[in-house]
Amino acid sequence: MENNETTDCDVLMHPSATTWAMTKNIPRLELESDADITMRSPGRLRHHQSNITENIAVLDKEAAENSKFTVGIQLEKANVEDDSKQAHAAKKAEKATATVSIPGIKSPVKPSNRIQGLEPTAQFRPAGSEANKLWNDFGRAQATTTPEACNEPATATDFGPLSHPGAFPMSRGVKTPNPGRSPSMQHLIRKQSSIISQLDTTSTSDSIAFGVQREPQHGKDLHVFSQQAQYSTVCHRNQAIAARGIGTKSRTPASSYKGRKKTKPTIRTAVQAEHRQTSFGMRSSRNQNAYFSYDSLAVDNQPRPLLRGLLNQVVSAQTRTNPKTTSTSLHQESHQYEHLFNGKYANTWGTSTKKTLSVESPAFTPATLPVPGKGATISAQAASAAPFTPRNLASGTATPSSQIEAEPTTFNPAQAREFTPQNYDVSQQLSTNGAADAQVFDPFAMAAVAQAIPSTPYNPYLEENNQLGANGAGYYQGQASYAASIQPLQYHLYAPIGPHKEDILSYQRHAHDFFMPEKIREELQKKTEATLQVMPNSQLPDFENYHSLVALDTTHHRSATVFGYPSWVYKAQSAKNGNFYCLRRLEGYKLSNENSIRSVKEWRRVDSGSVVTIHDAFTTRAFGDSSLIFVTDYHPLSKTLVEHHLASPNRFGNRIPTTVPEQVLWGYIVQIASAIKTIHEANLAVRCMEPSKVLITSKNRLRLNACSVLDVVQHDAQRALPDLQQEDFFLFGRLIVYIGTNQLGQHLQALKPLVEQMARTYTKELCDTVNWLLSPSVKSIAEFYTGIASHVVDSLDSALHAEDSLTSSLFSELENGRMARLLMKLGTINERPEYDSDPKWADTGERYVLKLFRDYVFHRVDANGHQVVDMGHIIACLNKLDAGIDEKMLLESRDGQTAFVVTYREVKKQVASAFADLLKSQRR
Ligand SMILES: Nc1ncnc2c1ncn2[C@@H]1O[C@H](COP(=O)(O)OP(=O)(O)OP(=O)(O)O)[C@@H](O)[C@H]1O
Repeated sequence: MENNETTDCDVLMHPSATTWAMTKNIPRLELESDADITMRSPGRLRHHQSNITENIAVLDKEAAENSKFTVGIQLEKANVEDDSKQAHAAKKAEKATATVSIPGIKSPVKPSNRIQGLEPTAQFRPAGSEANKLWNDFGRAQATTTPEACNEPATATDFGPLSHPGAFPMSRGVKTPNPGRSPSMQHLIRKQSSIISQLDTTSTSDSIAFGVQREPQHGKDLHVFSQQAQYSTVCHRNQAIAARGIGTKSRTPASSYKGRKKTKPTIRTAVQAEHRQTSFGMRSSRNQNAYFSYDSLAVDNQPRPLLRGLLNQVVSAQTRTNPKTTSTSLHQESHQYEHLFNGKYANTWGTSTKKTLSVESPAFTPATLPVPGKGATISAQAASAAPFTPRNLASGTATPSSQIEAEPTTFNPAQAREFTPQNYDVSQQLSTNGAADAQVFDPFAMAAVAQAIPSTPYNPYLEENNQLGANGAGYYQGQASYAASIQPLQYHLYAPIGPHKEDILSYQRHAHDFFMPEKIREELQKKTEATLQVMPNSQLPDFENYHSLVALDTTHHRSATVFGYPSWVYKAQSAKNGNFYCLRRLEGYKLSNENSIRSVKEWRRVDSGSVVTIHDAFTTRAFGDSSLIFVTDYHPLSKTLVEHHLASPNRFGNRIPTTVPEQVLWGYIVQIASAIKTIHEANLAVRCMEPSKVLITSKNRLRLNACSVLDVVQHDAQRALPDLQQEDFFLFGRLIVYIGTNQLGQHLQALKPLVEQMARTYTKELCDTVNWLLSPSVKSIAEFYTGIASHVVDSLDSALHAEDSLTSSLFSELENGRMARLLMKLGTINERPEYDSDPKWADTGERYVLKLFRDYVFHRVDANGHQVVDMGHIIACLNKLDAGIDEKMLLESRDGQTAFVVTYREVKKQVASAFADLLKSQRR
């Protein structure tokens, strides 16, 4: 015993397989003979992975002679996607742990890298440990298989995809026994060890894998059949082994093996003796065929290849010591190890793996690195392999196995190994879809400012990633390398969120999926147009900071009924900030008290979605009189309630009373109540709630207008605020009556018949609400809200729906924004007549590719030379370009003389570079 500590290793690999291992990214660990080894296999862990390509044990005779043996396993972790699955798989693996002690094998000479994400699969034990004692007991144990092992259901996905193309599919309809679970399978495996040992000692091929040799003629597989058992094993060039049993009938005639190597009869003998009607291995879920790989040749929960490899090594080591041993005697000798599979462990593995673990045994840690002299059999690649460094250990000591086994069943995410994608550049760790994984992008994070500027993680959403990324490499010539994301943004970044009204197939898209709804577009465009509208020969003056006045009044009717002064409304633009405002002018108002106009200040603080915001009030003589001007928000194309509900004329100019739906009316009520609540809470009163002073700014969207006007013009009246607030309720009730009945009445008496009229159209609840508002009792807005609570909730719900659909529309515009940016860039580059006194700039170098790309996207022609106008193609191309995906396209010049095959990624790089050149020359 050389060491008393326990170490972990995942893989034991012979040097002769190093090259293979390196290509497969398999860590290596070499062992010397004469050491005790206790091995733990990941067991069923690999069954939970979908892409296990190899699982192989390699045995080399030469290595055995040099007192070394190797066993290799590759377990690809990359497909265990998320932590929970990893943890789940690791937990299963723990359960599947088996312990085997093999005498005569030394401690590892050079530990190497662990497979990331896997639990330790091997632990080294001192000679004479409890494991050895168990080992010796095996011979006396009987072969049994536990019910659990047999009954555990196996699904098709238990076995990964076909490990190699050379594996034979099992004929359809042949039932495949659950590999490693049935007693017959255990039996097979027991005997398989014999085959292996014999092959190992008789074959001289380098491609021996578990003693099965590559077929020389076909350079592919070696099919080994017994005449009776019809058993075949296959060793593919990648050394994965598949085997199948197809019952008593062989599909491959034995004659096809004429002239094969001498190893065949030996195998045949072994197989003939032991294996009948047995099949095992890997099952394909897709075509019902069964594929068998050697790695599944195991009892359930067993360290299959490792165990077999070690077992064979022991056998071959013994063969070495007695060169005269015949294959038959080897076969017999091998049986002494069969108790490994059918003895005590076989029993306990099926029931409780914990029992069999020799965790209490003292363990050793490999203390020495491989002696250079001993590395004669180690290839250069193996020798230069990175040393094994346990990832989770703070100290340099190896992980004691007991630590891992102590809590095998509890789920502890912290124990789950970090998944590191093997093929990625670790300097750019990205998770799916480009989101930063290990380092979350946070532009405000200043943690590392004290140190040297850290390399900025790639932010896929940043337009100019090179500029500050990579320590400002973008600023220095020669370092501005294009840092595209390893996992590019998905070109189909259209991820429209609901609400979706129609059920269409996933690949189907409406044109309006890519753009905002026509209705909204039209409305917004009209509003923009209205906002920008000017009157060419306007006589309206410019005053204060306002200019470009446009009258908004629809009639020339001078009405002083509401405010006591004729009022005019204009749209104007501010010279201060360029914004548009609405100016309400009270004609002929003479300011007698400065304080009156100050009350507007308080109105500025009123912030409600249902009140037109007031900004300022002042007097002016610009109109040739003394006018009072109120500056409020401008809501283009808004209408007053009178214009909307009470004055809608038919085509003959006659007004047709239209009944406002009750739901709409409730919506108005809730909005006005909300405005009143805000105003009353600001210690103000609405005072003016005429239908002509309530604006509808968009569909069913109300805003109280001209609220502050009466506070100014009737300032001298000095009415108490509570009175005014109580009056607001009456005005509110009256407003509802006007809208509900489509009539305007001026007096309280005139209201009564209107309310009765309402009762014929609307529900009692609405009429009661109106009556309550009109009643003389003292009210509060909170009380009112309590009464209409259910309608408030309804109103909120419809507001949320409206918001959802607007947000959804916004999404499509977001994507259009991406394309617009790209088009702008392409537009500045393509066909540019000159750049830096170089008239050919746009047609040379990388710009030429962009020119061809432009033709590819926009100027397509069909086979007959007719133009093809395909918006979908344009959108797809631009989005792919924006994402910089690896898809290739063929760009051809117009004369057909030049053709490029480029990826979108390259074109994106060229766009970025050409545009950067443009900006650079502009700065100069
Ligand atoms: N803040 C505003 N933003 C946009 N348009 C407004 C704004 N305020 C009023 N208007 C519009 O100006 C026009 C005139 O409004 P006003 O309040 O004078 O109504 P009116 O029907 O003329 O009432 P009155 O007969 O009492 O003058 C209306 O069409 C109204 O839609």
